[in-house]
Amino acid sequence: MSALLPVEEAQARLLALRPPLAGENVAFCDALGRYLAEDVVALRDQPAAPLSAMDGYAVRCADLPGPWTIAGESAAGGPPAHALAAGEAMRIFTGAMLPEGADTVVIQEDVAAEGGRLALTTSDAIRERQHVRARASDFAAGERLLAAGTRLTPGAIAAAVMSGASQLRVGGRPRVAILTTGDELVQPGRPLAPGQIPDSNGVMLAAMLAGEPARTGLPLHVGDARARIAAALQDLARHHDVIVTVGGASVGDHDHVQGALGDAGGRVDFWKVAMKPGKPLIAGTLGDALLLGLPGNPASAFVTATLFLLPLVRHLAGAASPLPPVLSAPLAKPLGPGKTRRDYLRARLDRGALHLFDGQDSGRTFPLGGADALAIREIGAPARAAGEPADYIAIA
Ligand SMILES: Nc1nc2c(c(=O)[nH]1)N[C@H]1C(S)=C(S)[C@@H](COP(=O)(O)OP(=O)(O)OC[C@H]3O[C@@H](n4cnc5c(N)ncnc54)[C@H](O)[C@@H]3O)O[C@H]1N2
Ligand code: MOO
Repeated sequence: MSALLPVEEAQARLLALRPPLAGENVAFCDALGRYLAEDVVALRDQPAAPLSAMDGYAVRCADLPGPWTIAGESAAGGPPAHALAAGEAMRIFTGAMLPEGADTVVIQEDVAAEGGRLALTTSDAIRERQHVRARASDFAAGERLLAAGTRLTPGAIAAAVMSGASQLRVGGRPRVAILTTGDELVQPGRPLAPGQIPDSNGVMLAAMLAGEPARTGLPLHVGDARARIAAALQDLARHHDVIVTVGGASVGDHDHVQGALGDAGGRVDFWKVAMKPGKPLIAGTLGDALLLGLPGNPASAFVTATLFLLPLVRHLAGAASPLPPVLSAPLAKPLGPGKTRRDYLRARLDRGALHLFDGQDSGRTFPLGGADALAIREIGAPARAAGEPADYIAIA
């Protein structure tokens, strides 16, 4: 039996097989979930001039406590018509530019305006520069707002728009083919004959990839015939960056993915990882395409897709940190000692504590339906009591 690779080593080897795809320019509205291919550096100061943060009156602090003569108004959208002279207050609105000479905004709730005169009605202290957003107080031209490799969230897109950029340079979207294998599989929703099961993994993988910057085709299926699998791999390799197969990764007489990869002219880079579930994971190359062969058991396919497929897609799409972050939470119940493979245990977080599902058989799909975390138990880890912390990966 070939040696089992530690998870981190296998992840590093997989990502090292290909560099990220070439970048492209996209409009802001198409940038969600993409990874920046270059830093976003501010092209402008924000705000570009001192602005009011409230609706009220712009005054000179030196003129406090008033009263003032009301002199015009400043609304958002353009500069005020004139500067503020001593003893004057200018009506001003949120987001509007302060007139030259003004340094403080008094909110309208704290003043009374009558016949062109303005008087203070509050006894609260008015601070110099209150309710004023200073020039470049958000960011200054030349400042790096977002680093290359950052995932573009709605907030990151907002920051990029405000930077003054007109579009974004992002990493490419890998083309991913999903190929399920197995004579027992039937399209979801179709009637089942004895010995058949619905193909749940294909749809599950498509759903996992739906939130990623990838171009994923509909799941394809071939039976357990080695020649058919080899032909399908050869065909898919011509126009995909990643082929992910499910099933047929192990040692049985009907497990043909490795053999078919060789027949198709490809090469296995590694097979078998020290993890449970997911041991018989295959990684290899076929022409310009990468092949990731996931084990067929539903939990094994899910866990290996979380730890290998999604990071691979993110890496190709330009992610600086493609691996899922490891978090920590207390265990709700005691956990026995670790064994010879690292466990990824389907779990649910409830009020901050990790509840592990009782049935951890990798053939079960039921726990996948309720899991929002994969609790990690290291090889040889000592038994732990309830309340002790455990590492986990968030999966929902
Ligand atoms: N003698 C040994 N047998 C097995 C070993 C081993 O080391 N020695 N490893 C076991 C481990 S660990 C795993 S994991 C499985 C992986 O097997 P395969 O990748 O070859 O997967 P299959 O045999 O094709 O299927 C396993 C299981 O999953 C069901 N399946 C497959 N595809 C789908 C799908 N698309 N949707 C839903 N369910 C699917 C399939 O019907 C089987 O029940 O091997 C162990 N055996
Ligand atoms: O490694 Mo397998 O995925 O446990 O059942």
